[in-house]
Amino acid sequence: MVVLSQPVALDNHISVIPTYKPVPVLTSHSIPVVDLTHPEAKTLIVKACEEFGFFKVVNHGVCPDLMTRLEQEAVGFFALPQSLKNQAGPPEPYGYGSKRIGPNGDVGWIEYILLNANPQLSSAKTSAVFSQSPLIFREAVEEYMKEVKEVSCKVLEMITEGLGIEPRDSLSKMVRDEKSDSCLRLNHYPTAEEEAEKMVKLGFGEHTDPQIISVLRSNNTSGLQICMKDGSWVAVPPDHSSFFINVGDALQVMTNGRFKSVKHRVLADTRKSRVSMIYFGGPTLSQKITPLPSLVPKQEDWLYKEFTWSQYKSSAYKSKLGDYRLGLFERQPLLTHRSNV
Ligand SMILES: C=C1C[C@]23C[C@@]1(O)CC[C@H]2[C@@]12CC[C@H](O)[C@@](C)(C(=O)O1)[C@H]2[C@@H]3C(=O)O
Ligand SMILES: O=C(O)CCC(=O)C(=O)O
Ligand SMILES: [Fe+2]
Repeated sequence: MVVLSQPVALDNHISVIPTYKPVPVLTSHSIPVVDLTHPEAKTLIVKACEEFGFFKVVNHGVCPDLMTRLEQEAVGFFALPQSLKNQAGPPEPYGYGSKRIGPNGDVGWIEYILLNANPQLSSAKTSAVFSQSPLIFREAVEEYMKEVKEVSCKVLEMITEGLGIEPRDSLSKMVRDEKSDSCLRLNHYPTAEEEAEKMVKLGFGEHTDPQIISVLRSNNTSGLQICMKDGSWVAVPPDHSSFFINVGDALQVMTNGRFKSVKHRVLADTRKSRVSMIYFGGPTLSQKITPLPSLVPKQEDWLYKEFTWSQYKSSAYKSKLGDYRLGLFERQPLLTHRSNV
């Protein structure tokens, strides 16, 4: 188990963090679990993406030591004095951030590191993240990203096979591209005192992930919740040896809405700090995002306008966390002509 040796105080530049009165959390739905080595895995993945936009994968082939090593390095970074951490921030969007999420006023009980998956795009800020243990931390990040990228591509190939789309690398090639705009986020949610009337602190407000696919791993601390189609929230039991996969906005578009980009959030735990690491598999900036032609051949059936990932990203960075970002890219349904009105 990896632990922070001392309690970490989040930098105090924002005095108020919204506390959050939880809605009743239903636990009756169980989160789908997919064994990646199971012969029916592709069918189960498609079903999970349609019903939840979210599932857990086991037998993923990633060495547990690699996950623990990166967690240890992240914990080491978050335990540094605030002044040293601040040298790696503020995030623009990469680097170290505390309490503020994104550029538009969202806050949460969280500190984090956001890294571009392409090491050639590293900046002075991202180098400052590694400054205390440059070789070990950087190597842990690179090895981890290589492995989780493979998991994301394996899952994307099972999705294309399950949907009967040719070629099977139609989606995975976007993430495998050396210019793919993927990133890694390391989140730390310190423990939060429960306030009056069972108010808990919001760690990461509700949102959908903009990319194609997200691969999430956390320590054994709870807090993550996903939103069901009926609007109810379900707590995801933590499991440090598995990955949780999210459908992102771009995959919702590419499947013409058949897969839903899952709304999720994190509430801070009152007893244990949570450390999560999420790989966001994205396409290249110039990639056109449209429903896959082999899935939806007739353009008049497309529910979304064509846009590039770069356009979507700029629009996402102008939005607040909880905004419905795809709204701007939806096509108006054609009005059917009614002659006898
Ligand atoms: C408020 C914001 C933070 C975010 C960019 C945005 O303007 C809206 C999307 C947010 C999100 C959610 C998923 C990932 O954590 C993230 C890195 C991303 O790609 O989109 C964050 C962005 C961020 O924290 O910079
Ligand atoms: O920390 C988590 O478990 C989820 C965080 C998240 O949704 C994100 O970083 O986009
Ligand atoms: Fe997310």
